[in-house]
Amino acid sequence: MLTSFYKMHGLGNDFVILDERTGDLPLTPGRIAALAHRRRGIGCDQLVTLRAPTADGADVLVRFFNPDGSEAGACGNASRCVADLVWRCSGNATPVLQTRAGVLPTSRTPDGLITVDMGAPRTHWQDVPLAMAVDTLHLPLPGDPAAASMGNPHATFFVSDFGMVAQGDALEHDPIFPERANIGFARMDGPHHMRLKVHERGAGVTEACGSGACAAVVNAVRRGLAARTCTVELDGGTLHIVWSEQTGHVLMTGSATTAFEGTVDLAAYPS
Ligand SMILES: N[C@@H](CCC[C@H](N)C(=O)O)C(=O)O
Repeated sequence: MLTSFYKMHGLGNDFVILDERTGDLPLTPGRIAALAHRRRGIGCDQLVTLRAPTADGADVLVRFFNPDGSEAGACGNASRCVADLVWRCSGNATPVLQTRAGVLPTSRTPDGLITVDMGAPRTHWQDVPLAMAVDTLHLPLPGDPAAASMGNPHATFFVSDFGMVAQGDALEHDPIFPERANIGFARMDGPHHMRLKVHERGAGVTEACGSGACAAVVNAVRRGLAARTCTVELDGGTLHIVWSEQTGHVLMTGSATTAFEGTVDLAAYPS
């Protein structure tokens, strides 16, 4: 049986989006990993599913899966893509996304960019989570990273160059992160401008990570390195991040692009 999918990306962070609103699909961690494979599958940084929402006020329930088959609580770039897709399919320019990280309002800017209210960051060690009670502003690791959760775990290293990126995989698996972590490497080029590279949990280095950009700005503000309004330049493009003093929420604005639509025979992939 053929299943339709959308292939989208946010700044080169790419997604296969499957719609389960008319019926469950036979997705397993193994089949997700096979579909995400760059040579043997469609290939993507995350596979995203859409379902009917269960939360009041939400328009769609969204789940995010890494190419290793693990599920993530948040994905900023895919959230913008889903908001764009809902708008194109239904005309709703302000869809509300239900995710494991919370119910996230979205909106469109006049120039076609999409803003997602990514909610409030969590900075208590148990919420990241970390394996022990430590100050999340200064983890006891070489390089002195800070940690925060945007619904998924992030650590940010403040660096002057990107030589440390090669350590991303080892850092993702450091025992201080019981659920592993996304690892960001941020170079501050002034209080309103950050250059960021991210090694994503379960995916490796990607061209961009939306939740990673939010967490990096939050950590930079907490360190006194950034203003609450900060442009983040990633390998794949630019995100605008605002950590609102009024609401405590992080607003992320950037593009969402459809690469193509297709059909796939899920049964042809190992389950
Ligand atoms: N690409 C994402 C983050 C995807 C999930 C992450 N790898 C995790 O496991 O938490 C983004 O744009 O935020």
